[in-house]
Amino acid sequence: MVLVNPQSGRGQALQLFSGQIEPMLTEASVPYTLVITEHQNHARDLVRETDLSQWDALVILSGDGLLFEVLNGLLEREDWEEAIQTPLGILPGGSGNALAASVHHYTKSPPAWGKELLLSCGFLLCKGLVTRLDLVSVHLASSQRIFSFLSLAWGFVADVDIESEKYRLVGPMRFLVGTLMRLASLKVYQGRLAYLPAPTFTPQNSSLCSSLPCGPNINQKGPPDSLLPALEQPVPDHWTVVNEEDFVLVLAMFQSHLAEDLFAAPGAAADDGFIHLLYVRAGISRLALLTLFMTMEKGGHLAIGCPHLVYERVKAFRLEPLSPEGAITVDGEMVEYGPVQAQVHEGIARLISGPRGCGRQPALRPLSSPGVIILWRMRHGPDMKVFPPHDILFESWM
Ligand SMILES: Nc1ncnc2c1ncn2[C@@H]1O[C@H](COP(=O)(O)OP(=O)(O)OP(=O)(O)O)[C@@H](O)[C@H]1O
Repeated sequence: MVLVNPQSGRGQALQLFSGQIEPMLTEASVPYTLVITEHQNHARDLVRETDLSQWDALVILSGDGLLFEVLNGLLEREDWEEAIQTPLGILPGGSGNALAASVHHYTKSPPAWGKELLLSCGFLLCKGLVTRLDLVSVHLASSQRIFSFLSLAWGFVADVDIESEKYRLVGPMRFLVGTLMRLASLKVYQGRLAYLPAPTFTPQNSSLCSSLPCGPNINQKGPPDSLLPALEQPVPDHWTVVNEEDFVLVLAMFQSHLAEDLFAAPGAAADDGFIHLLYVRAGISRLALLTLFMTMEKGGHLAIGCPHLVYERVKAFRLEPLSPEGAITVDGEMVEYGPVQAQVHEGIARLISGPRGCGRQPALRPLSSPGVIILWRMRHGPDMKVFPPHDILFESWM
């Protein structure tokens, strides 16, 4: 099932599908059913009710927001454990396209933007190799729990994301415009941040967590959160509590890219089982913050020795904003403002992706016949240089 949001990005998703993707699917003899989403939550309601046995994969041509809906719809089902195993595909049609950029990056191909990124993701879709995908369960103050595959942001990044919505017609450039505008009125955000560092987590001390009065969602659909206490209780003693309470931004990344040209977590992989937590302490100059974002385009921001930037790999975290007003975004969508906490669930979903991740070797599973790729190579031989890693691995797989 290919779900296309005609309003996404510059409003050209349907043209992208018929102009670029449809011919690829037809040529690769991949049968599909096209669903054009008509309103918010259309996709969420659809995947909650549909008979999933009739679909090999659910593919989203939109921004990351539509995939967020689909994931959460799957995890709201009675049969969520089986439903979340449905392979998910992403084709970039929004202005951010973070997951598409991440998937492309995991193949170790040179960076691609715009139409080239779409073609790369379309190509991966035709191959149909599936890898595991981490999901992060996010608890909001109202006891609601949502699932995220991409990011949670508070402060500068969340504000830029929300404020730059009005510039979506300029495509990915909207983040640059938004960043420059927000830099002009740079703010400090008060809050408390605590996290469970990844290296301290072992099977032995995980039992410490499960002895906590945790799992407020234990009877809900979706996996239980054994690392999290109830949001109104203090964090466990073995968590790290950040001393500072003045921040410019807090950004939790679950994939490598925050947008096509924001390579925010260079070490991340689709199924590494980590939350890549970045925060910037108050006191950073405008120039230093601008430099951070400029170097983020190539993932160099962690190497420039910025004293205000902290990066940790964690399993869980809690953020309690103290500023009375502000924005928190999850996968680029604004959520309820207030205390939030989250934990990662390693590899519980499945993603149509490239053959080689940056981290551990993913479990590969072909969905389509090898003949499809032979046809592709015969017809598109000269173009294949754009995708060498895919090609080499596929040959070894065959
Ligand atoms: N036909 C539609 N009309 C209006 N909204 C829709 C429609 N179909 C889906 N939506 C909603 O649009 C929202 C945004 O979609 P999505 O994030 O995928 O695209 P986008 O906002 O253009 O991407 P980006 O954030 O990268 O710019 C989703 O919450 C989705 O529910």
